[in-house]
Amino acid sequence: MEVGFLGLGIMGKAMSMNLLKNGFKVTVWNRTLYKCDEVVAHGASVGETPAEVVKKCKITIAILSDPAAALSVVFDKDGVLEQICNGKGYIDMSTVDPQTSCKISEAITSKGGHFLEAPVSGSKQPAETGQLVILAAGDKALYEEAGPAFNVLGKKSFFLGQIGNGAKMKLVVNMIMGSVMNAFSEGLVLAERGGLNPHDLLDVLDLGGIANPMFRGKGPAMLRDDYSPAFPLKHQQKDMRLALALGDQNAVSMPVAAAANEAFKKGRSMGLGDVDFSAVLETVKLLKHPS
Ligand SMILES: NC(=O)C1=CN([C@@H]2O[C@H](COP(=O)(O)OP(=O)(O)OC[C@H]3O[C@@H](n4cnc5c(N)ncnc54)[C@H](OP(=O)(O)O)[C@@H]3O)[C@@H](O)[C@H]2O)C=CC1
Ligand SMILES: O=CCCC(=O)O
Repeated sequence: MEVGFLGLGIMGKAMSMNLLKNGFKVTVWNRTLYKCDEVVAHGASVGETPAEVVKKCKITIAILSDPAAALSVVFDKDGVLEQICNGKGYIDMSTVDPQTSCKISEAITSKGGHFLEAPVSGSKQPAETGQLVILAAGDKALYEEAGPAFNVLGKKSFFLGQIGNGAKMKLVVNMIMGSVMNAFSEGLVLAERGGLNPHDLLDVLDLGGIANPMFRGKGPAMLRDDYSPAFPLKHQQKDMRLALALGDQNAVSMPVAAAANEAFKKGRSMGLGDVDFSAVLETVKLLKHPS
């Protein structure tokens, strides 16, 4: 199957390489062209514009930073809409809000194209190893047609029904994750300032009822101040903001998520937007130890 791929950031690069490794023909496009070099060295072709990729491929996948980027790649000059037509499918795997997804869906289907939203749970390493969790909604036929690609990209795919449900599920999951990361950061600082060895805390947590892969995977790196980006903090803050908007629309009070969002905003103001979201730990460290 020939697949188009738009957006070669942390996720898009890993996912397109994975498709190539598994025998798919892939045509890629990225706004900053040089980022295509490595996937081209592994056998991908390059399209000069999103429209050119869509023209060439029956199915095109995108994974872009945020709602503005997802909309721009579809609606702007040389965008997806210029070439989408009957028989072609477009799958947006970016994390966006349901409204953005609906807008894209309406535009694609009004041209006769098929649309699926399919945001993913899992980060850089699961993207590299095909262990993502795919949260799809929209066109069921396209979901089935994309099955072979989803089987390479993910360990499990969910079809969640109408457009917007994939976006909502993803935002709920990331809202929980961002809130937990804040509590974890406060715990690490509290343990250390309280005179405990924070490595002991990691061991204790890992043996109890709240053990999880995030504490296990990121905890040791956080204790070394290593925030090499897997999931950039600016994207986690975007997801908290979009999840809070969803809470607003549904009259759900979320004081914990609102506080976590403030901490991620603080992280951005400290210049930590491009490093891993675990760097929210630095916003807790900022609060001075009482003398
Ligand atoms: N990293 C992670 O762990 C995960 C991320 N996600 C979600 O996946 C999406 C991508 O994340 P990630 O790969 O980490 O992000 P990156 O910041 O690494 O990559 C963002 C991509 O979007 C492109 N882009 C940004 N703005 C525009 C624009 N205006 N027009 C066209 N292209 C644009 C960038 O192009 P350029 O290279 O030119 O800047 C790049 O290809 C986000 O929605 C994120 O929330 C979901 C699950 C996990
Ligand atoms: O959206 C990013 C999710 C990151 C993760 O699931 O570890």
